[in-house]
Order: sequence, then structure tokens, then C-alpha cells
Amino acid sequence: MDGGGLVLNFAAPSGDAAPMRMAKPKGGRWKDRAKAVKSVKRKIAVASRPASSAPSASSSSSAAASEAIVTAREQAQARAHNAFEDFMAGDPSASKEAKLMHGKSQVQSSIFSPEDNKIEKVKTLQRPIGKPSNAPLNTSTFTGIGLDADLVKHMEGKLRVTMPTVIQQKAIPVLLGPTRKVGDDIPKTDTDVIIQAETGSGKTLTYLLPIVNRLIESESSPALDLESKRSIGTLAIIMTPTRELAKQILQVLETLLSMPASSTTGKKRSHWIVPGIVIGGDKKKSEKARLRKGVNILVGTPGRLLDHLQNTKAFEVQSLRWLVLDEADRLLELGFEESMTAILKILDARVKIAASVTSGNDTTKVWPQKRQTVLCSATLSDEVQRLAGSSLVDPIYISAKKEVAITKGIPGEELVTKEEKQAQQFSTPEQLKQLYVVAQAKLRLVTLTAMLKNAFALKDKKAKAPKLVVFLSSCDSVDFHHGLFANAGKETKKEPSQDGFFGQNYNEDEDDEGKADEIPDFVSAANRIDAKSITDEMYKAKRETERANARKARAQLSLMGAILPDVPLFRLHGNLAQGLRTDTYFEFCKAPSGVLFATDVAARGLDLPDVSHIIQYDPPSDLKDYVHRVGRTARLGRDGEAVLFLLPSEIKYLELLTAQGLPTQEVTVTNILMKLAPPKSTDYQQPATDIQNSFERYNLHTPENMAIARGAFWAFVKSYATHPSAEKHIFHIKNLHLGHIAKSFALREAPSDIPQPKKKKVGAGGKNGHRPGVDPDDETRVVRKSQKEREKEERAKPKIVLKRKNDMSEFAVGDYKSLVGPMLKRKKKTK
Ligand SMILES: Nc1ncnc2c1ncn2[C@@H]1O[C@H](COP(=O)(O)OP(=O)(O)OP(=O)(O)O)[C@@H](O)[C@H]1O
Repeated sequence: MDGGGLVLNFAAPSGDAAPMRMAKPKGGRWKDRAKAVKSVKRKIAVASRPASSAPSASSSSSAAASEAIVTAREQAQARAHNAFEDFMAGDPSASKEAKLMHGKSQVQSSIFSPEDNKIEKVKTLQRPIGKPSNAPLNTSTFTGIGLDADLVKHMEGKLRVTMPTVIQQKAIPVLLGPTRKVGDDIPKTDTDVIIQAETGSGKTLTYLLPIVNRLIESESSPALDLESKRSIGTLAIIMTPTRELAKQILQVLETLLSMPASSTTGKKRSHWIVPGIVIGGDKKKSEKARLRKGVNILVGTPGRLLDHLQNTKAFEVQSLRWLVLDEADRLLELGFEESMTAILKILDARVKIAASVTSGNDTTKVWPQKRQTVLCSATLSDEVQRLAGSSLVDPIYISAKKEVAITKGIPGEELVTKEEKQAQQFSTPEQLKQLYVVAQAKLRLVTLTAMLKNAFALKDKKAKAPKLVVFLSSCDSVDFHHGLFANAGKETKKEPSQDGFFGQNYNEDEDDEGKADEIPDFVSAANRIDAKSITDEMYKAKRETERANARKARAQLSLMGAILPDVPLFRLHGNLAQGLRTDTYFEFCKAPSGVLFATDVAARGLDLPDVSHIIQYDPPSDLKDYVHRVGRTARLGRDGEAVLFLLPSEIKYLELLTAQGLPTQEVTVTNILMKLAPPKSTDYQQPATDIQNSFERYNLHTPENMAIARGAFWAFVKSYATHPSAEKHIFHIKNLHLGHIAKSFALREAPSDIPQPKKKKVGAGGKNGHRPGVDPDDETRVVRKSQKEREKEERAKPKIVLKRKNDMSEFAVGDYKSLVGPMLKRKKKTK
């Protein structure tokens, strides 16, 4: 890999860890410090009598003082813990009590202690880095597997795609249909297809190319007169779980369809094929207008698709030939199963190809004679198998593994042992380096910082700067970390005193928030001198423009911070406005390097070019997401590195990964932090402590910062409660040391102000407008049904017994009640 490896530079230190610094009675209110000193003095007086074997006065005083502080800290943590436990048990007074408690002083504790690094070892699967398994092959060509020569030439020029990958080589001939007769494995008629290929292996082109190819092949048909082509309605629907993925697919589709008729005219050859998109967050009215005019290939998210199928009369699907379910497992996880079932039911009822379109002519013989459903997935979970069972008819299964032949039937059915099934479910690119680090909660933030700093500390100036994605468990956490790395270290005023933020010392007048507009940073001195020489009116106008520019600058998509100088920092999660989400996505795609803080909204299907490293700072709430997250790197045969953060109490998670055949290799916190040590020194604790302190100062700087940090803390704790029951022995709230978790959010102690749920907009789908666990982005409308209707539907779907999952990828504090509420009720009942 190019320079900037997170771990490439982690040479083991020459000795063991640097010597520990003695803890000193610092931090906290002066009263606490004075008390500690008093208590120390008393202890020294007692200890000084038989002085022979006692340790030196200074070390004893320091140890006693730190003991006193630790006791105070533990008491504070115990109080916070109790309040939290009460809250979890549903005690309504707990929140109030906790709030009252919060006004008390905060104790600043050290992040290092002698008992650090006592971490249990588990046996992990280690595998040497293999040869790229998802790279294009050099043994075949796209024309060789049956694609139109012009389309191939166009694709080579526009997408720089020249040779097919394994999955493309195996699946494209099948999807091109029986008329093409390329290869021996081609079924005599078009059949439904299951495509399983690891992340970054080119699945999008695998299904798009045959569809486009078969459409352009039919264009010369005399019976399909040009005028009626667009009005034939929708011929292909591609369903995806997220808006970004839908936009990405549309972009590839538009590129393929921009093929010129001839190099001289510059006219598009396939101008009659109209692509379109329907996704949550976009204006329904304009989508309706587009559907009315005719959209031949439609990309969409399930909620909005169902909405249009039910409410847009002009949405014609009777000629539908292709239905693609992309990222099928994710489609189910986000709770779309109800929408999916409803969509399939509507399509089954409306699609009447044979009678209405192909009668009396053979013009569309190159198209499937009945709807062909293609299901794509990188993982093959039980749910996907069940979906395949209910939505596909006699499918064939095509795997990206060279050694796996094309077979009939749903994969997995024939596999007997659990191990065989697991081996088929999960696979990651062979060339991907997968690491893990076990970090105590209080060291997480500095370890992440050291890791990022290390990645961007390029020794060789010519080396390519890295591009990283940091996965977090909640939207609030993304906002917090993005804000922290972008702004910490830039504060200009003095740190408020320890109890200042909640006490009287905090002086709001000192707050420079809002003053930023007065004299924008970027207004150069020269500009200001100019301003003096102009009239009042002109000056006013100039100031207005400057303010507008300042606002624009503040709202820019990427920010640069003091902690990681010159590194653009992005954020992406489902609570951002759609425009910002889209712009950020495209901006990060374009950026040559940078860091993207994201929820799992960026985990699936997104093709983020040149991502070199993945950091899973919070483990995924579902094992499948591990595969998808790490799959944002090591794409198309390129190198990649992924690091998973675990708490010591989560070490058993590695056993789960190993059981799935996922290889991991350890890198230690010490090795990572050691990079912070100054040249020729092994003291990494002081620089790490300085970083932690600067983050804590940033939080104390303004009430807003503090509120964001607390919100992120709670979102973390609450998202922790949503790991599936099979992982509860690993991820259990009771295992969390809340005081240490607080440190990872640069809080000096665990906040005890339980946040109140945010008020949600009441939408068509009930109280919250969307079901718990459902990505609010894409679930735009939940259709109300009568009890009778629902029961009837339940009876009518015997095969799909899809588990609803509390997906926390888009978790925000406000969602807590809906997710944890039922848990609390259960707990109460059992009491
Ligand atoms: N044969 C090829 N040669 C070179 N590049 C390719 C080839 N096929 C696809 N690509 C490019 O590879 C990238 C990844 O493709 P794509 O997003 O389809 O992967 P995927 O298998 O769907 O991954 P994921 O499972 O993560 O969604 C895209 O930028 C695409 O243009």
C-alpha cells in the first residue's frame, strides 16, 4: 500500500512500555485538591512514625493523593452508574436525580494507570495476505463474454473498465440471455439469478451491463417504434437500501447510457432509454412527473418505490422485465421486508408482459420473456436465503469463487454443516489486511487520534496520502467526533474553571460564538484597510457579502482541524439533510485523501474510490456489517487495511470473527501510542495525556460542545443495548465502565443527565413516521393497514419469516425510547 499505513509504521518499541508517570493530585476543584492534600498529610504523619520500610515520602504522598482522587472518582462513577441502572430499570425519578447530580464538580482523572494492558488473549485466525481475489481477470474480455463491442469501447473510455472480474465473467453471459449463447452454462430460458460476490468485485456492472446491452440490442427492432419506446413504461427496477447507493447506481447507469450513436454525430445511441430515480428525501411531485413521462430503468429505495406503485397511476410496470434486489441482506435488515413483500405482490399482479407487449411480434425476443429477478449480495445470510425462496422462481446461483460452479437452486440448502454454511456466508477480499486493537475505553480516543496522526505522518513526501473511513455506531457520535477533530485545539479563550461550565464562573460574554460574523477570519488585513476608505453604504454591503461568505465557509462539506492539520474531515449519517448527504458523498469520492466519520449508512454498496483504511471504532451491531464495512477498502484487487477497536470486555468478539473464517491480527495500544512519543523518547503517556486534555478543554469550552459530547456518550451507551441477543455475552451494558466511556468522549466524568427523546415529526406511518430500527432516510411512508388486512397478509406469506432487527446504524439519542422502551417494559414485568 502507499504510505500512510495505520499499522505499517507500528514497529514494536525497543523496550517495553515507557515508565509510568506518577499520578499527581491535579484536576478537580481546588477544594477537592486541598482535601486530598490534607488527607495525604494525615497519612504521612501516621506513616512517618515507623519509617524504616515505608516508601519515600514523595512517592507515598503521591500514591495516597492519587488513591484519594481515585476514591472520589469511583464514588462519582458509582453514582452515575446507579442513576443509569435506575434509568434502565425504568425509575422515572432517576433522570431528575441524575440531573441534579450533574451540577457537582468534575474530577479530572488520568487516562493511564498501572493495571493497564492486562488483556485476555483469545485464539484468532491469522492468515497471510493473499493475492487479490476481486481484481479484474486478464484471461477474458467483455466482448468475449458477449457484450456489444460499442458498449465495451464506451465503457473502457468512460469507466476505464477493460477486463471483467470473476463474477462478471461468470454472470454476464447468463444474464445476457439464451439468444446470445455465450458459453455452455447458459440456461435455455431466462431464469432468476442469485449473485454472490465479495465487496468491491463489480456487482453493479454485472447486472447493469446485460440490461443495457439487451435494451440497445432491441432498438433496431421495427416493431418497437421510437416514439412508443419511452412510453412502454418501466422495463427494469433496481431496488437498493440507501439513497447514496441509489444515486451511485444511477450515475453508473447514466454513464453507460451516454454512449454516442457514432463518433461523428455525438448523439446518444440509446437516447430512448430513460433512467430515473425515486428515493426518500426527494420531491415526490417531480418524481411523479418523471414517471408520467416514462422512465425505462428505475433505481429506487423500497419505501418510495412502494409509495409510487400504490399512488402514482402513471407509473407503468406491466412490461417490467428485470427486477434487481441489490444488497439484498441490507434490504431486509433495514426493516423493509413489509415494503418488499408488498412491492413483489403488486408486481406479480401487474406485470403482464406476454399479453400486452410481445404478442404478434418477436421484437423483444432479446428481452426476458417474463420478469427476471436478480438478487445480489456479498453475504448469504439465512434471511437472504429465505427472501430468495419467496421472491425467486427456480433461481440459479452464481458465486464469485472460481471453484464454485453455477448451480441450480438456492445456495445453502444443500449445505449440511454449520461450518460449511458459515464459510459460504462471509468472505472478505484475500488481499485485505485485517487488524484489531484492544483498547480500554479511557484510551480509545487518544488511540484513535494517534492512529489518524500516524496515518497522515507521511515519511516519504511523494507517498499517496491515505483516505480513511471511521465507522461509528450513532449519528450523534459521528457529529461529535467530526466536530472534535475539526475544532479542538482552535479555542482562543482560556479554559473555564473546572466547575465553570455548570457553575458561576462560566462567563457567557466571553463566548466568541456569534462574534465570528463580526470579523470573518478570512478577511485579510488589506481588505479591512480598503474598507476604511469606502463609504458607509459600500462598507455595509461589503460586510454583508463577507458574512455570507463566512456562513458558506462554515457550512462547507469538509473541515480541517488543528489535531490533523491539512486533513479534510467529512461526516456522513442519516440525520443530515439530503442535500448535504449527497454533496458530502460526492465530495469525499473526489477527495484524494481525508477522513470520513460515518455510520453504517456508508457501509453498504458505496463505492468510495481509493479508500485505503477502514477504522471500526465501534464494532458493528451485526456481524455481516463487519464484512461490508471493511469492504469499502481493498476493492477491485487493490490493497487495503482495516482495524477493529475492541474493549477488553469485548475480546470474545474475535472468536465470533474467527468462527466465520475472518482473519484478524493484533496491534497493541502501546505500539500505536508510541508514535506520539517525541524523538528519542519512549514517553508516549505525556503527549497522549496532553491530547486527551485538549479534547476535554474543547468540551468545556462551550455549552454546545458539552451537550454534543454528552449526546454522543448516551447514543453510544444506548446503541450498545441493541446488539443481537447472540452477542449479548460480549456486548452488555453492564460490562461498560461508564467513567471510562466518558473519557472516550472527552468528558471528565460520566454524564448523568439522561437525554429526553427528541420530538419526531408525525408522519403517515404512525407516531414516529417510521418503524423503530428503520432507516428514516429511505423509509418515507409506512402504509396504514387494517388489522384484518395485516392478518390476511401474514397468512399469505408462509415462507418469509424475517426477523426484525433493531438496526442502530442510524441511531440518534432521540430514538432511544422507541428502541429501548420495550426492553425496559420487559424488565419491569419480570421484576
Ligand atoms: N471489471 C472491472 N475492472 C475495473 N473496475 C471495475 C470493474 N468492474 C467494476 N469496476 C469498478 O469497481 C468499483 C466497485 O464496483 P461495485 O461498486 O459494483 O462493487 P460491488 O461488488 O457492488 O461492491 P459492494 O459489495 O461493496 O457494493 C466501481 O468503481 C466500478 O466502476
